[in-house]
Amino acid sequence: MGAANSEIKSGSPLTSNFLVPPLKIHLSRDCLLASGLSRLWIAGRTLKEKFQTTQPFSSEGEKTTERPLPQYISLFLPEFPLWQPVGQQELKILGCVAKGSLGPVLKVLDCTEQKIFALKVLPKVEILRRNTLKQCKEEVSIQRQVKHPFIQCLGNSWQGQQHLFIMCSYCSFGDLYSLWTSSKRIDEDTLRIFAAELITVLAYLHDLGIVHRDVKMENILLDERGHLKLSDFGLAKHLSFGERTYTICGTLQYMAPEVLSGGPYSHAADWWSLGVLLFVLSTGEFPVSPEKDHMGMLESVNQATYDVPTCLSQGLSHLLKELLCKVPKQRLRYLHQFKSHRFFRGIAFDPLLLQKCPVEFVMMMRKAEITDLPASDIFEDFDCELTGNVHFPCPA
Ligand SMILES: Nc1ncnc2c1ncn2[C@@H]1O[C@H](COP(=O)(O)OP(=O)(O)OP(=O)(O)O)[C@@H](O)[C@H]1O
Repeated sequence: MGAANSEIKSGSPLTSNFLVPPLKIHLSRDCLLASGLSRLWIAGRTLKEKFQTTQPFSSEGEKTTERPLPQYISLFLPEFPLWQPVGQQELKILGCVAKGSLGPVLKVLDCTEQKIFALKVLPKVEILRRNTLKQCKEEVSIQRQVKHPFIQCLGNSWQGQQHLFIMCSYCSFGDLYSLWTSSKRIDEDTLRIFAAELITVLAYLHDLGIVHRDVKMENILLDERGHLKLSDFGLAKHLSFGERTYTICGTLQYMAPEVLSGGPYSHAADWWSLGVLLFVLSTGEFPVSPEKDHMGMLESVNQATYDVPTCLSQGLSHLLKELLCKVPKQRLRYLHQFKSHRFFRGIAFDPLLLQKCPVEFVMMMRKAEITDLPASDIFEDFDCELTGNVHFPCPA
């Protein structure tokens, strides 16, 4: 779940894990009990925001007699149901995966299904403060629309009084960023599979009229077989073919020159970001150093020559140059262009066949167990008041 529509993101996520004693959230239709979370939240700081109740009004401004909903909740309906749609369910918090930009990503066990999930917990007050409500709804609407083997699909999502909860399958191998930090360079055979997987995903999204706008290592998760899952549709937008958009958003070092300059830009911007990502994975370095704002970044990008180290194969070197082409219309951007590209000779751009390719490199690198973040880092600024009916057990 991402940043504001106009927000520029930079920096890296915290990707280490930790283990805390299992904590439980009990979810039922009528109330949500957060016994374990509350212990942590009480130990930490509690947000002071109180609900304001408002009278719902008709389009003519007349008051209705319906029971008022707390303002926060009415703002988030109907995209987020008030309880988990599957009914009675118990989630056990196993750890914390990362500090997202808005709130933590938790690792939880669904005790009914005996399955592990990732749960994003987003404070509504932050969403409103950053003016990202519209973008949040767009994210959930897009994630409900997409279904692809290399996309991190949305599970259940629901809301409490102060938080949104978004659940999805847990990717035990973490993200590409953590793989990159531990290996720095990725061999060309592995890179070929990764690139083909991401190309099938981007082509799929663009065909659906969706531009992702935040393709970067941190937003690409690895499943237990070493294949990729594109995640974080926090900046994604519905954009039909031929349409243009203008919002300056994304993560500075991955942003195409036409995005940095304030548009107009279109789906080609995602292919530039893919070029940056493949450059980093294959050379170990970003093509251009980070700058403090988009103007500085634009200047650097305009001056950069994007020279590719001679140690890379010619096929890869051409691919990078053709993706990092500053003129969007001349940039590689159609699936058929990739299919006939020499770097991809022998590769089938079929998600099901790609999924069968072994990714030895990832399996080797990810053998070492990822460790979770310390609970205190995550819960310090967090409350557990999921609904008005939360039961707070006395801390031992
Ligand atoms: N399903 C998942 N399985 C495992 N790890 C996950 C999952 N979802 C997210 N993460 C981890 O949490 C990090 C942050 O998640 P995500 O990018 O979705 O949140 P965010 O709030 O949008 O963060 P940011 O804005 O910093 O990108 C990811 O980089 C990844 O390391």
